[in-house]
Amino acid sequence: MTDQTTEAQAAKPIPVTVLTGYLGAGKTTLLNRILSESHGKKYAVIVNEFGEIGIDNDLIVESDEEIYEMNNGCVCCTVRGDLIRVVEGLMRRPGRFDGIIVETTGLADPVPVAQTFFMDDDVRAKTELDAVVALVDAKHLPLRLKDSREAEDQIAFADVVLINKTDLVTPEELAIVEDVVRAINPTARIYKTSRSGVDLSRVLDQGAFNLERALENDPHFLDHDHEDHVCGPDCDHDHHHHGHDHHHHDHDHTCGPDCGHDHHHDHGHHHGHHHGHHDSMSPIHDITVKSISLRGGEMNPDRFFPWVQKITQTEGPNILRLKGIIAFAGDEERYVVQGVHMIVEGDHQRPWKDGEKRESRLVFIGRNLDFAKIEQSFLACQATAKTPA
Ligand SMILES: Nc1nc2c(ncn2[C@@H]2O[C@H](COP(=O)(O)OP(=O)(O)OP(=O)(O)O)[C@@H](O)[C@H]2O)c(=O)[nH]1
Repeated sequence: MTDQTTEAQAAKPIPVTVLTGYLGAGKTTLLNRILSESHGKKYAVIVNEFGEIGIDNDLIVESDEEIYEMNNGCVCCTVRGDLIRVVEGLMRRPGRFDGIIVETTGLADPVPVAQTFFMDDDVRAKTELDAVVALVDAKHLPLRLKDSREAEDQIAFADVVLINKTDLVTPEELAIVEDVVRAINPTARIYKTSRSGVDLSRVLDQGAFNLERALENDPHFLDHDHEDHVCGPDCDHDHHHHGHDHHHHDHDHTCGPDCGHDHHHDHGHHHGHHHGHHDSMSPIHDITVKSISLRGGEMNPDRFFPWVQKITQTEGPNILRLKGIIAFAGDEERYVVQGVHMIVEGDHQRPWKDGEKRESRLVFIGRNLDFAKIEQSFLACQATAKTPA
């Protein structure tokens, strides 16, 4: 703060909105609204995603906004490394942004992301955590609360909760979901939405983040010993590698054997102390969630659609999320396919650009999936494949 060159910026810290919510809840849909609606403001967007081949970035609407992608499945590394660096880079260009929006991976605990804005002195001086906004998938919340603690934690930590996908549930189911959300977080502002359709004045510039409450939930919220979770110098986690030359990666291979970091979703290390009602179990949980990134050439739609239907019907319960950009042979437009469990949807997105490689990319995130089989049957949908699976 005393640094004279930064005084002007320090006077008006840049608000930061953190978007959280489980896989497929509607974060990108909300982000696209923020980037598309005319509010006269300019936002810098930071996206952290779990799948490695950069699908999320492709699903964000094209806009003038600057988008920073952080492709790694390991939020702690991101938080202590990339995020601070990206934010510091943004801060060096004052006046260009009215706000920063951070979209976290659906598996992330928002706590370490929020902490970042308090730990690094420089970042702390120039930014202000405005609100943590959690998206909830009304249809799948009951399931999520059974199988993943992240979903609950994301709600607990939020200042604003959007109960989204109201179109997929009955009014009775919705009322139950709302009660559950209220029980997990008695103070959050709650809105019910379809397609993340909320008046943006309810989401942005809220001045809602409450440090007191964060400390109540987690008395260690501001402790610098969280820094222990930084990946060590021996961590072979490649923070910038997009994995383009590999067909698939299991995400529990992110950090090397010498990495002091207990991954893989070690955002779990906060759970022991941030909600009293959690048992103090192993910091590692949800290790069963893995992702596969598939790449192929142009697809035959007569093979691809029945395949994706079949796989989501048979494997639906295990598929937390699927998303991809598909190149269909003879089709001038990119096709986006997205799914959560058994619900799949798809649409043309935009024409392929000149020189853009017409390839198909698909990410599955789930449990107990037979990745070899999925990959093989996916490749069999290619227009050039000899025998369909
Ligand atoms: N039926 C229905 N579908 C929705 C709604 N909101 C979003 N979707 C769809 O749900 C899927 C996931 O939405 P996204 O906005 O990509 O979700 P996300 O939280 O960004 O997903 P991840 O980045 O994978 O965690 C997409 O196919 C959306 O079109 C809604 O209110 N109703």
